[in-house]
Amino acid sequence: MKPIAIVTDIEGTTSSIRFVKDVLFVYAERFLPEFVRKHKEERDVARQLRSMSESTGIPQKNTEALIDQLRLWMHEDQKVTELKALQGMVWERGYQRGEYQAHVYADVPPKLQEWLDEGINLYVYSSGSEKAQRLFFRYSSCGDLRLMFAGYFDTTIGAKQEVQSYLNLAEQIALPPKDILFLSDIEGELDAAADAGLNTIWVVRPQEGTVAPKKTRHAIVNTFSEIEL
Ligand SMILES: CSCCC(=O)C(=O)COP(=O)(O)O
Ligand SMILES: [Mg+2]
Repeated sequence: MKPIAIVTDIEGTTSSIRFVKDVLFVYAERFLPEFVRKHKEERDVARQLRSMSESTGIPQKNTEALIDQLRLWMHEDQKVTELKALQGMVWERGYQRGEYQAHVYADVPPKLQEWLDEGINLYVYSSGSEKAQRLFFRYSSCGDLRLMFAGYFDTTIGAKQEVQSYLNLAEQIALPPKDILFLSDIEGELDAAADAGLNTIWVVRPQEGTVAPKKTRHAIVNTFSEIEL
C-alpha cells in the first residue's frame, strides 16, 4: 500500500556522510567556540546554554566549561539537542558566505518530485536541528529544496533510535504509523521506526562504503531511484 507520507533522514540517506563530517562538523569545531563567546547573551544562544547548564550541572556563567563540553560532544558525535541547535546557528554563516553547499545525491530531487506529484507528503527527521535542516536544503548542491518538505523534525521529538520518537512524529503529522514510510541509513533508527509501526527502507549507499547486510527486516535500496512504492 502506498504511504501517505514519507520521512527521510539526511546524513547517509539524502546526502553524503563525508560532507557532514568533513565540512559541516569541521566548520562547527572551528567556529562554535568563538560563536558562543560572542553571542552567549543573545536569546537563542542563551536558551541553549541554559538548557545545557541544567542537564550537565555546569554553571551557565562558566562559558569556557560549557564550550569544553560542546567540544567533547562534537568529538564524540553526540546527537545532543543543544549542541545541534548551536551548530545550526554556526553553519548559517558558512552557507550565507558561500563557503560550502550542502551535498544532496543527484537521485534524490527527481524522486522527491515524483512523490510530490503523486500527492505524497514529505518530511525530514534528522539529528541536525530544524534550523540546520532548513539551511541544508536551502543551500543544497541541487538548488533550494526547502519547499519540497512539508515539515522538519529534529531530536526535540526524541532520539532517532527510540520507538517513542516515531510515535511522536506520527502524532504530529496526524497519520497512523502504517501510512508512513521512513528512509534511513542506520539500522537502529529503522528498527525503532518499524517497532513503532512505520514502513521502512534502508538506504545503503555504496559511495559511503557501507555494505548491505545479508539478513534484515528492512527493504534495501542503493539509491532513491530504486524505490518503488
Ligand atoms: C541537518 S545537517 C547536519 C546533520 C547532523 O548534524 C547530524 O548529526 C546527522 O544526523 P542525521 O540524523 O541526519 O543522520
Ligand atoms: Mg543518517
